[in-house]
Amino acid sequence: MSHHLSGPLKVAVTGAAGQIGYSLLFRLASGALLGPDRPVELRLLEIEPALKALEGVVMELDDCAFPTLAGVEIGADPEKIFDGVNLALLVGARPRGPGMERGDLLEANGAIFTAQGKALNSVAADDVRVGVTGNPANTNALIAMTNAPDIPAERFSALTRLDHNRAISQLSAKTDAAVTEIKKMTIWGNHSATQYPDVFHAEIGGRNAAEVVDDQAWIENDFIPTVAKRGAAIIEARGSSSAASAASATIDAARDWLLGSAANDWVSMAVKSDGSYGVPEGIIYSFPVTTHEGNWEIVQGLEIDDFSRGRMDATAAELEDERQAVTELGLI
Ligand SMILES: NC(=O)C1=CN([C@@H]2O[C@H](COP(=O)(O)OP(=O)(O)OC[C@H]3O[C@@H](n4cnc5c(N)ncnc54)[C@H](O)[C@@H]3O)[C@@H](O)[C@H]2O)C=CC1
Ligand SMILES: O=C([O-])CC(=O)C(=O)O
Repeated sequence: MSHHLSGPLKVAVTGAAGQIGYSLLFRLASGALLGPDRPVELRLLEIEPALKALEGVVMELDDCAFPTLAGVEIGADPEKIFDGVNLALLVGARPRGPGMERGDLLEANGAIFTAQGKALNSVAADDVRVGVTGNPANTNALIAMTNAPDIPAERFSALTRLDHNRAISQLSAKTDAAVTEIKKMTIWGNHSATQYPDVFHAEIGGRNAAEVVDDQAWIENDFIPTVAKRGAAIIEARGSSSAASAASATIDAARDWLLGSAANDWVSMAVKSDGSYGVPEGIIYSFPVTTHEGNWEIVQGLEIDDFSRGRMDATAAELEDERQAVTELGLI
């Protein structure tokens, strides 16, 4: 990530006229990704019928007079919008409504990620990083990755940072610890109800989080389901899915990926499994990772007890089923 240090970072956002976009674009433009000294150029992709609304959003971006915003381009052709991009945030996809699981979106949204994977493959910058937020995020990332054979597989990730942030917030509320005191949180697996938010390796003020909590029933019956089903709870309360928090997590994930995770901490990112922790190879699975200048490494050597093993395997099995489904749909 060095050769563009001088010029603006070209950041593509898909689904830019959507709910997440309405929060994400203003954060990106205001320097939340790279700080006040690095300009960004926004490349905004939408479907044709949404371009007029997107023009309105761009008028508002103009009206903010952001010092860090070096330019904005909009359009409906991914080959034009992705041309030379260093970072692609793939947000555009249909959201779920009440009563749906994210996997129900596979067929509707899968096709988007074949076309966008192919377009990135042909026109993105050599150093491109691709973050997938649109659901079902892990398997959409698998589709985009598979359709972009010339881009190294480790340049693709799916967003589980929102789950990670939710887990920190829940743990903070339970223990009265500041969110800044909570480190080494892990989300394992799929961005779905089977995800496994793991407090057994987390720390609060340097102490083991599970020991600080000292309440296995709370961990099993409150913490894990609250984090795993938080998206559904937001849909129930708000009438539409989380948007500002999803945008915020998308920024957190991209920022840490490009600039590096903090010392003595790690982040959760869904990346291509290399078989670490017995996770089947090739699926896009959320692991604890450290990041450095646009690269990530899975944290190794964590001890996995039977409780964690069962949950890690269940979410892996769901991702294998999703991979099977998109294989049958001819998407990968
Ligand atoms: N991974 C995560 O943590 C989270 C993921 N999500 C997901 O993010 C996605 C977007 O959510 P919202 O912004 O709330 O939805 P939204 O419906 O408000 O916006 C989606 C936008 O994508 C656009 N779009 C559709 N097909 C496209 C294509 N082929 N190319 C470019 N743009 C396209 C639509 O025109 C629409 O403007 C959904 O799939 C949602 O489930 C939402 C919250 C958290
Ligand atoms: O729940 C949804 O459908 C939206 C989402 O991914 C989340 O809020 O985690």
